[in-house]
Amino acid sequence: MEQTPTIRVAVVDDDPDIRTAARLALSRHVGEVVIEPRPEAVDPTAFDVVLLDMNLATGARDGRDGLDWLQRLRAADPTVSVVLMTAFGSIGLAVEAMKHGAADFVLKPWQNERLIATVTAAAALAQSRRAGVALESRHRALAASTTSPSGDIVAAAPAMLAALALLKRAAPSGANVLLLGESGTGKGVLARELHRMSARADKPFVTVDLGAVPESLFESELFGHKRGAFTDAKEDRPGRFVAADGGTLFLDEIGNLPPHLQRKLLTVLERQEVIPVGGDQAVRIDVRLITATNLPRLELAREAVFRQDLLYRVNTVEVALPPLRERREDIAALLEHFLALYARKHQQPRRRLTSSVLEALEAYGWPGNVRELQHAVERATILASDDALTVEDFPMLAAPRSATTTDAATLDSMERGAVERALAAHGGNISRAAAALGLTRAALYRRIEKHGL
Ligand SMILES: Nc1ncnc2c1ncn2[C@@H]1O[C@H](COP(=O)(O)OP(=O)(O)OP(=O)(O)O)[C@@H](O)[C@H]1O
Repeated sequence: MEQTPTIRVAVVDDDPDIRTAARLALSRHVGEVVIEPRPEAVDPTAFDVVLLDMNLATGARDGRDGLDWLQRLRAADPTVSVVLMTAFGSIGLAVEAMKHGAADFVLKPWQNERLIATVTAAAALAQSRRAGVALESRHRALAASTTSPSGDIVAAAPAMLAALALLKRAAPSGANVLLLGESGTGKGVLARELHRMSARADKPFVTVDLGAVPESLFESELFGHKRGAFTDAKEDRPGRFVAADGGTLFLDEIGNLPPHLQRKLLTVLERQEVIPVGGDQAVRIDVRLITATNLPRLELAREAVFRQDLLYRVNTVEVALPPLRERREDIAALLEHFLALYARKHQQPRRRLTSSVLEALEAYGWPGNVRELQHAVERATILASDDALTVEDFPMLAAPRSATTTDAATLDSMERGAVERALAAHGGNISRAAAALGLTRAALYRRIEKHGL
């Protein structure tokens, strides 16, 4: 066998013949073999493998001494591989040693080939553990370097600054956070920011868009499945809860979850364990949960729409992101941010906004919120013929510009009247009033809220 110079082994046995035999067997196959009669003389960080006698105390026969030293060595260096040797081997003792973290077990007298194979495999295990630890610490350093306040989140409006301040206070606590806001208001970016500011920042951040998970795959996606659980389950697959273990799980569009799946989710959150589809073993999980929905708050408060016991589980802290039209101070700041970003991305000159274009953009309603603004700026950066952008570079400004303030007020009051009449005609029944108006219930709730009805 070829020599592997990187492997370092300590042999600890009170019997000098055993020490010599082990050294003879191993020295041609590993880089370094050190023999020691006493375990206290061994520094586990200096070795990949410690080959340790189970019965070190004179006359000891029950292996307790070896188990005790196994634990002490592993406590001093959890990455070291300890292989136990015993002349009184029994399966029971072997199992116990493995439970206490032994990499493997050899019976005396050993066959040299077996001993060499066992020690080489144990060394590979130690080396891969050490590589893993090195990787994790690099990851930690990287995460630490990015935990300063994010430069990617723009906030100038008081409502947005207040939302960010609340998020910052909630971040270290590990409390479940519910983010509310229309589509495109920034719930996704804030969820990520919350994770970055939390004690779990160097652990996984896993997102699931519940609106995009077909009902039939919900359990397998979230809780995982065992091989053979259904036709396509070719192998075991951990679900998103397990993938996020130790970190943060962000469940987006939680308001879209049908009632029977809301119940399943609630059970998992209460028990803090998941049972993969086709499995019978529960897996314990430790995740910080962030949820988000674009359902209006009033809608969410209805048991028929959303289980209130689930709501109380997920909304320990509730953060509402106002629509962009209600935080106009953010518009100019966001425009600046995206003009710089897209000029860099598309290697275009940095476009400028004249004050009249800026005013028009600030007055616009932005139904698609920040996402719409972002796309509008990207498009303008790519297509504009001049550095100074004009109203024509923003097509959404062109269409409704004929609506004057008075027209808008008239439209608003017409809408309010229609909603009031429909509600009165249907005795306040939301579903029927919504159907009569040709709206979804969520859309009707938004209008009820908007008009303060
Ligand atoms: N305050 C902000 N600063 C910078 N970029 C933002 C901000 N808010 C949102 N964005 C950007 O706008 C886009 C939409 O944001 P995000 O996906 O977080 O919204 P959302 O509320 O989660 O939307 P949806 O409900 O549709 O999932 C993203 O590209 C995001 O980077």
